Amino acid sequence: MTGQDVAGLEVSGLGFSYGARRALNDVSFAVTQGAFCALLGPNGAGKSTLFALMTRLFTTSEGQVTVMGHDMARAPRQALARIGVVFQQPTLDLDLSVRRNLRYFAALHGLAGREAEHRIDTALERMDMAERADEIARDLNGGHRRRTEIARALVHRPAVLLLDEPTVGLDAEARRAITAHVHGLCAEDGLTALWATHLTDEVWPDDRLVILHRGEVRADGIAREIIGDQSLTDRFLDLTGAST
Ligand SMILES: Nc1ncnc2c1ncn2[C@@H]1O[C@H](COP(=O)(O)OP(=O)(O)OP(=O)(O)O)[C@@H](O)[C@H]1O
Repeated sequence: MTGQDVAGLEVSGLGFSYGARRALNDVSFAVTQGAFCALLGPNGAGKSTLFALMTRLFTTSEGQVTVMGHDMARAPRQALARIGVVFQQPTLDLDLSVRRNLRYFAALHGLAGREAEHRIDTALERMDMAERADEIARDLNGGHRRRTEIARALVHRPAVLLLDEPTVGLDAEARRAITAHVHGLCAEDGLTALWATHLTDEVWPDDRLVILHRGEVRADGIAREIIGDQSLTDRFLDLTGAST
């Protein structure tokens, strides 16, 4: 495969156990470049474990993670350089301004000076956060803190953005705005996004959807096709026995 044929993100035959507890079993899916893929699963489905493997926090001998054609096990530097990650737990330094949070992250990626400032401005603009660049993170509301974290994850210009339940703790309007922003990054900038959630209302009908339950993929396709004439909540309930 070459160019656009290379998946943004590909997971194949992935397995992981915590001692005797099987957390992931033969998980495979591939996300086309520029697609927004929702990874929907109830608590305990294995989403966080999958994220840990995709970001190399954990490693496994079972299966493979590939980012833009780069194998996470064999070429971790190339693979990791192409992902941006927004973790479930907030990770901003609350005492620093928005800009300084991003500047610090840019420095970790070897970016400094005008190039770093240019990229920071671009990322903040992309998330509609430019006018808040000099505000202290502690003074931001939850939605703006999350947007700052997403902007920070874009500074090194990743091709793939991984978001682990990024709307936890946010009100409905902030959730809607952030979900829309990330859809925009995919549609307009060609970013590939994997958005883990247990909330069915964050999935749009045209999204790619992977449903994970008890460590296994239970459905994989375009959301509207998986849903059929049911609501996604009912379909999800059928597939997982979990309510949302
Ligand atoms: N450190 C650990 N030790 C033992 N078992 C674990 C550990 N972390 C997770 N598990 C188990 O592995 C399975 C998958 O957990 P994981 O946290 O990946 O799911 P999740 O979909 O992210 O859930 P949540 O939304 O609650 O974070 C669960 O059965 C969980 O109890």
